[in-house]
Amino acid sequence: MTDNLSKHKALSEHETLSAHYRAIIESLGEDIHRDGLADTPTRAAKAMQYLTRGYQQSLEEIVNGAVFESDISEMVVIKDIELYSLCEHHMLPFIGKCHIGYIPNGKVLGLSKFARIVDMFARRLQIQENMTKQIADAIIEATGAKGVGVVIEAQHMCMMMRGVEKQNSSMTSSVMLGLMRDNLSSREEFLQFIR
Ligand SMILES: Nc1nc2c(ncn2[C@@H]2O[C@H](COP(=O)(O)OP(=O)(O)OP(=O)(O)O)[C@@H](O)[C@H]2O)c(=O)[nH]1
Ligand SMILES: [Zn+2]
Repeated sequence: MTDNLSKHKALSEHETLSAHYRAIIESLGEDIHRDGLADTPTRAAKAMQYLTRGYQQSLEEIVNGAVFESDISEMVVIKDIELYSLCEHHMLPFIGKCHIGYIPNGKVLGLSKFARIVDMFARRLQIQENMTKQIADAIIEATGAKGVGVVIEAQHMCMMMRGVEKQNSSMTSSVMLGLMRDNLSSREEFLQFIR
């Protein structure tokens, strides 16, 4: 897509979203013209576009060639990558941390790219389990790693602010691929690292 076309698309998406937010606010019985709310539809649209910007990104673009040759075969672990996502059921935030371990196969990935991969999938409408798998698959795709493990711990606002209203529950999801799945000692090493 050309730059002009994508700018136009983003603009019309913004206008559509703003109009929908205006309708939502009116449906709540609020006065859309009062001072505090006058700019809220455009602000909310901009915020929602930011919170879902992962839809505009691709793995290739965010990795940007930052895959380096290396002959290390030991596990690399990146811990405590914070994430902010929106659950696809209620569009309310879930917030947590992602831990990634991988066993390189001749290539390592630039450190910041793990966080970018997490963000690319978190900034969409998600369920935690699918996001965990998508991150693991992306790391295999980008590096050809022999194994990868991804663990996400998160708290879901849809369980805290509403619904069952449980303030202290959190969910842990994990996906292990390749050697991380098949080799018990690798998996234990990873889990030991993130404990
Ligand atoms: N497995 C999983 N479930 C999620 C996630 N985010 C939200 N949910 C759940 O999705 C379910 C949707 O259930 P429904 O019964 O259709 O919706 P609801 O009436 O709003 O459900 P309650 O939250 O129980 O009030 C709820 O159990 C949520 O807790 C997630 O990332 N993973
Ligand atoms: Zn939810």
